[in-house]
Parts: sequence; C-alpha cells; structure tokens
Amino acid sequence: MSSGLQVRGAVVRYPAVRRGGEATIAVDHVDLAVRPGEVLALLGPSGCGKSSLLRAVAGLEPLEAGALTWDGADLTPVPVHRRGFGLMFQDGQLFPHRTVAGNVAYGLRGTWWGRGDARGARVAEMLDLVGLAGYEDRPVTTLSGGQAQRVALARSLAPSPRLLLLDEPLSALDRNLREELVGVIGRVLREAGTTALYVTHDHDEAITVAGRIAVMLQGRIVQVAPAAEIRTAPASPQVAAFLGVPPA
Ligand SMILES: Nc1ncnc2c1ncn2[C@@H]1O[C@H](COP(=O)(O)OP(=O)(O)OP(=O)(O)O)[C@@H](O)[C@H]1O
Repeated sequence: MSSGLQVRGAVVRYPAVRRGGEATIAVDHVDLAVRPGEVLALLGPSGCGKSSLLRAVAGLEPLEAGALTWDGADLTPVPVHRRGFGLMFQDGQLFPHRTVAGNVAYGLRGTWWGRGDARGARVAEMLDLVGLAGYEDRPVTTLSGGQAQRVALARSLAPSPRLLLLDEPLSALDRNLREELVGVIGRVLREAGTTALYVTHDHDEAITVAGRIAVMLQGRIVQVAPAAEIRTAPASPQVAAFLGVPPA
C-alpha cells in the first residue's frame, strides 16, 4: 500500500544575491503529506515559497534541512529523472519542432509505452483525455495557448507519473481560458487517478482542482484543510486576510 509523499521539516535557503546581503529562507521547516490519488493544492501569495518547495520535491533544489520520502523511502539520493515524478510549468515548454504526437510521445521515452504500437495508442488515449483527439499531426506552433497547455498536460501524464507536480500551469492564460482549463485539469487528474501537487496563487483555481488545500505564507504551511472548508474556517487572521474572508 502506497503512502505517497512525505515532507518533514523541509528548509530551502538561497544564499545572499549580493555580498553583505541576507540569505533568503524560502521554505521554512515545512511538513506536508500528499496522499496517494489526491490532488493537493499549495496555495499562497507571490514570493511565499511555493515554487521553491515544489522544486525541492522534484529534486531541482537541494534541501538545507529536513527529509523527503516516497512510500517511506528517502528521495534525497534519487536524481530528478529517477523520482518517477512528472512536471508541468506555466509555459508548457513544448518542443516547437515536433508535432503534437511527437511532444506527447517524448514523455514516453524509456517506458513500457515507448515502443511500437503501444506508443501510438497511448498518445491517442492521452489526447482524447485532454480533449484533443485527432490533433496528432498538428505542429505545436499552430496551437492556441490553451491547446498548448492541454498538450503539455497530456505529455506529463503519458508515462503515468507516480506524482505530478504542477507549477502555476494556467497563469500565462487569460481569465476565461483559465476557468475553462482548470475544470479540464481537475477532471483529467481525477479520471487518471493521478496523485498531484498543484501550485497556485489563485483561490478559485485551488478550490476547483484540489481535494485538499495547503495554505503557505512566508515560507510556512499555515493551514491544511479540505478544499470545501478552506473559506469557512481560516486558521488565523493572516489566512483570512489572504483568502479575503472574515476571520473565524
Ligand atoms: N534562485 C534564487 N535565489 C535567491 N532567492 C530566490 C531564488 N528563487 C527564489 N528566491 C526567493 O525565495 C522566495 C520564494 O520564492 P518562490 O519563487 O519559491 O515563491 P513563489 O511563492 O513560488 O512565488 P511566485 O508565485 O511569485 O512564483 C522569494 O523571496 C524569492 O525572491
């Protein structure tokens, strides 16, 4: 039985950017668990440390202190590409010289689906899941911003990552498209049964996509609650102010 991701006492510290300046503690002794099959939103204002924590989980940023485990096994010595985690960023970072199918298939290198017939079938299945069935041969340079992010989602989900890390995946899109796509992402993650950590500064987005929400302020997790309860029971006046709701 999987126990998912455990973060304990995590600290991410950046050295001073200029001589004599102060170091930044971006993640300040954070404890967090992402349970198998759940989508957990990490919600907080700009600069509170969300991306730093996500990057540490991915293995892109070293921890100064604390521990990261998956199913109880220490992730510290495991390099980024061996963690079995998928990544999706604000700019989907598609390869411009590849087609839609070429981009999605790229995520399958080195997996069971990476060869022969299985690859085409998996690409088609993923495009269907994100509402782009039949788009295989389109050059990605001809897609709209929303379609490009759907392809990025299909690519990151194709190898069936044990954890998907999403860092503000919709923030480059305009408001209408964001509202539409957050519904798509929520549905796709639920249908695929994906375990995911979803970073956002947008309350509505967090509530739509996630089962639970962890609120982060100034490097610390200050509240973890079911998405449906986050507005009704803010843990502190600071959380209430950030969420724009009356204090409990
Ligand atoms: N490479 C770096 N070197 C120095 N300081 C950094 C570095 N990356 C981030 N920081 C600082 O760490 C703090 C947390 O940044 P981080 O990007 O993790 O926040 P965030 O909540 O993801 O913000 P945003 O939503 O704006 O992306 C900020 O004060 C930021 O200036």
